[in-house]
Amino acid sequence: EADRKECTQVTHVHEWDPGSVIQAIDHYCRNKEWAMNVGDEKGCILDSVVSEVNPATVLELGTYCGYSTVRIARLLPPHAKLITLEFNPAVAAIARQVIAWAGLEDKVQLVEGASGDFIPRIKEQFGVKTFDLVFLDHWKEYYLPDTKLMEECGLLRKGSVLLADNVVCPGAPDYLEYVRSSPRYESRYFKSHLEYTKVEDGLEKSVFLG
Ligand SMILES: O=C(NCCNC(=O)c1cc(-c2ccc(F)cc2)cc(O)c1O)c1cc(O)ncn1
Ligand SMILES: [Mg+2]
Repeated sequence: EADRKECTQVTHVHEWDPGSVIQAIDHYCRNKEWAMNVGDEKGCILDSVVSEVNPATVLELGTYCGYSTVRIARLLPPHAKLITLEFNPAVAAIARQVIAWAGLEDKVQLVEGASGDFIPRIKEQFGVKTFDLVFLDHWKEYYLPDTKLMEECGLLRKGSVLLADNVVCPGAPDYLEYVRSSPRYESRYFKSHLEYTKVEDGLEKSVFLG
């Protein structure tokens, strides 16, 4: 089962070294300027779930600066693919640099666009049948509609894992209600804290039962 592992601390950034890219972003966001990366504490839970699922196909909704993209991609097996979707072009441009600096471009496909437009096109455009893991970290009010859309588009299979950030802060109450009450999901809450703060937040891990 996924549980928190302590992450090691490194301070400087080397090209091609995803670990040092992660540590540099965490150091900056903890000490200089807060930013909405999943962060080191929730990041360790994310790492555990990625390692447990060992996915061949991953979808990330909400790339932001690419912090979680790097966290996930660094743990993927050789031929695994991560498709990450970002709405905001300026932020996507930063993420491309972060992903390149970590040397993970071959595992990552960054797409710019709105999730509602993009999700129905994934099968034909990217030749993906289903996703083994979906990381939801985009607009919180999109979690539920996009989950229903992924179901309708046949992008989830028995055993697909949804991992949602920020289910407490900022919160995704309608999504939580859905995955926790639906007979089609087995859901579990990993209590943690809002990135770089003492405020409660957590990740919800939901297994699609088909
Ligand atoms: O991805 C899109 N926005 C960022 C989503 N992420 C968040 O909003 C987010 C916010 C917070 C957060 C928490 C406390 C607080 F005081 C302020 C912000 C933390 C997080 O960890 C997030 O992930 C987006 C844009 C758009 O126009 N259309 C589709 N998607
Ligand atoms: Mg988040």
